[in-house]
Amino acid sequence: MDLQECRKELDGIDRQLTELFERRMEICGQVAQTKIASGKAVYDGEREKQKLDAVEAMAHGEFNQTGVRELFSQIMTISRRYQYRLLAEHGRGVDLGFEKIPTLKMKDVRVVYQGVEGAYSHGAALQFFGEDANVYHVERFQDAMKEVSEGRADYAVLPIENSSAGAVVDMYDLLTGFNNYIVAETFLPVNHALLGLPDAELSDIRTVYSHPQALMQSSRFLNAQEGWRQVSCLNTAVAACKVIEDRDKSQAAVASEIAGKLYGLKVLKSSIQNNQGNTTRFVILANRPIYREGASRISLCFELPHQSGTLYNMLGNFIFNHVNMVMIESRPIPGRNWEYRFFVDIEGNLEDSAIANALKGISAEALNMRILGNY
Ligand SMILES: O=C(O)C(=O)C[C@]1(C(=O)O)C=C[C@@H](O)C=C1
Repeated sequence: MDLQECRKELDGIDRQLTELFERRMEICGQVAQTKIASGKAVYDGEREKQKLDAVEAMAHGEFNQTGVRELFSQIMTISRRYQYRLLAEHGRGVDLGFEKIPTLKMKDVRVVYQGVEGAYSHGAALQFFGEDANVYHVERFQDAMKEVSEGRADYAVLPIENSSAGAVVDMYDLLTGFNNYIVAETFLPVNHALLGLPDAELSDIRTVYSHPQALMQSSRFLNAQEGWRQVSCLNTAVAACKVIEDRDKSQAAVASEIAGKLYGLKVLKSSIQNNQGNTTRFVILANRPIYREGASRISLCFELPHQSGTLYNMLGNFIFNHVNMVMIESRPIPGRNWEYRFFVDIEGNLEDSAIANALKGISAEALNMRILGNY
């Protein structure tokens, strides 16, 4: 056979495959009807395993055996997607347990952040809730989560991702440890300033204090200054505090301008960070599953065993429902070696039927799916 003849033959086979695929889907529609009537779950892992073993046994040679396994695994994934859609049309969608609200309550609320006054989290809280917001701080991320879950604060403002350093991994572990929900996000540009005593000049400076991250992020400017000593501190605000307390004109701190204002320091040089676009994304957390009208991003997490194809299959729920995934992060599950918890952000609103479908699929097929928020 030459190429033309081969292609003609393939066209014929593909026509038959398509016809068979459509017939198969029709039967899957009937399966869905029986499941609507009986309440039985769409996903039947045992039946899928039997099916994959059976088709594999029918095929010849290792390559084809693996091939049909993969093919039928995909066919059944599509079958499930179709069935979820039919179930949703019959009012058997998932109750995601979220309440839609017109706007977030912003007045007379208590807001907690982690760190000290003048830290970037403080800046993020004021940026989102306004300069006069009733904010207070706690020492650790988990303390802030606790303040919200136990109702002492209405909201927590916590960093989740930095444009150059990536995910704040501790936050991901905490999101699953508490029943708090992401209700909004705010992006804060990380602008490090060089702060000195009110009567200091740039030429007086000999020693610079800051958090190691901030020193590193400002390395280009700092290393270009001859003879400057760089000293690490617990955080940027502690550095600012030290400069004001020591009353030594040769000392400076690298911190936010808001820390400068708070501690009465002068900005000797602003925006000294290497990366001018450096931004941190903060999430606003509340203890109720609420989402604003028009919310457009959903964060969720689920667990998967360490087996080939599990993540691929799970992400099929997004692909077949045309849902756009914008972030994925994985974290080991404590106490369960080589099993992972995935954190995924998708675009959409919990009211969209495609979203409901995708989430229904994931909740049925993965372990412990949780919607962390729609904002
Ligand atoms: O047999 C079923 O219960 C079906 O829903 C059909 C089917 C399939 O397409 O073969 C789809 C989903 C189940 O997980 C198992 C099998």
